[in-house]
Amino acid sequence: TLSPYGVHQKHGQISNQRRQFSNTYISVEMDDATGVAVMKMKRPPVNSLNLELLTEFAISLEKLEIDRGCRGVILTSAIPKIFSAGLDITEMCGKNADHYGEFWRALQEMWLKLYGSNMVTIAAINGSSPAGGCLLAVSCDYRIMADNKKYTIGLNETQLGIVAPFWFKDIMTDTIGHRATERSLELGMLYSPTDALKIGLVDEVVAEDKVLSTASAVMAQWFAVPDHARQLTKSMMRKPNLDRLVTHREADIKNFVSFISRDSIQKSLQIYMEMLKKKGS
Ligand SMILES: CCCCC/C=C/C(=O)SCCNC(=O)CCNC(=O)[C@H](O)C(C)(C)COP(=O)(O)OP(=O)(O)OC[C@H]1O[C@@H](n2cnc3c(N)ncnc32)[C@H](O)[C@@H]1OP(=O)(O)O
Repeated sequence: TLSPYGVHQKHGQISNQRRQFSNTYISVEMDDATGVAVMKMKRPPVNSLNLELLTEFAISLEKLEIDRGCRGVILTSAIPKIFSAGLDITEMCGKNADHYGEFWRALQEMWLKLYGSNMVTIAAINGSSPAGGCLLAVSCDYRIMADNKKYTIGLNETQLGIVAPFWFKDIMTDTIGHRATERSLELGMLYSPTDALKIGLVDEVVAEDKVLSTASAVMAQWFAVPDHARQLTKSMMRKPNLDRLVTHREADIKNFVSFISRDSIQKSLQIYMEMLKKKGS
């Protein structure tokens, strides 16, 4: 079917209790018996967040938000060893201002829906999660990361010669505190799961094969609290950050477009992409 946003969706019924819908880059399995949806990113090789994925992400969340049977979402990756490589750098390189603006608006939209969700959101971080990947995780209510020292998480933007916007910084500060955020963002730090746990960037580190089952167990604990009380509390905690982006949304887009269009920034991103490609070859 074609959603109102023009994104193709396939719907399916796995059993009486499980429903599935799938787009190109997002698949969702909704369990009506538990009220939990598992939402998986599936954009090989590294789940980098391009315009289409961000749009599908926002639409999928919106669908779940209005689904009365859905109380919680587990966000994870269908790709082994990678949660998300963050924003697709090719969306920020060699394109025109209109494209940059559209891309940034889609990122904002996805974030407003995820961070502002009434549902319980749990990130099951089953692989590396730099930059925009970390943003996804930090926007959830709870984070569980796979215990593998090869995986890293953090806001490493400065390492690419770019700067995380105020709303990335705000939620990082709310999660790990001002001093740790200052150091972490200025240095563009990426943390192993153990170190991320030490600074409170993730809430739990568990064996790789236990990430999803732990997320389900944690979900059950959060479901034990009456929804209306939890939702009002979440809204009270998060409203200032949401309002700040809504108020400054157009200025934030303008700022991004003007920053990313600079020759020096384009050069930095190209060098970074070349470095990534060389490392892979
Ligand atoms: C004012 C602007 C602020 C904007 C805020 C920005 C937020 C962001 O999210 S910027 C993106 C930051 N992301 C990163 O720095 C991550 C870069 N990627 C990696 O570190 C690694 O790829 C990895 C740890 C995520 C996975 O490593 P590995 O499994 O070894 O895979 P490869 O490095 O070989 O990558 C495979 C393939 O994917 C391409 N690629 C990786 N990340 C990105 C990306 N973010 N965007 C676009 N493409 C990406 C990589 O170049 C390889 O391509 P090929 O060589 O063509 O196969």
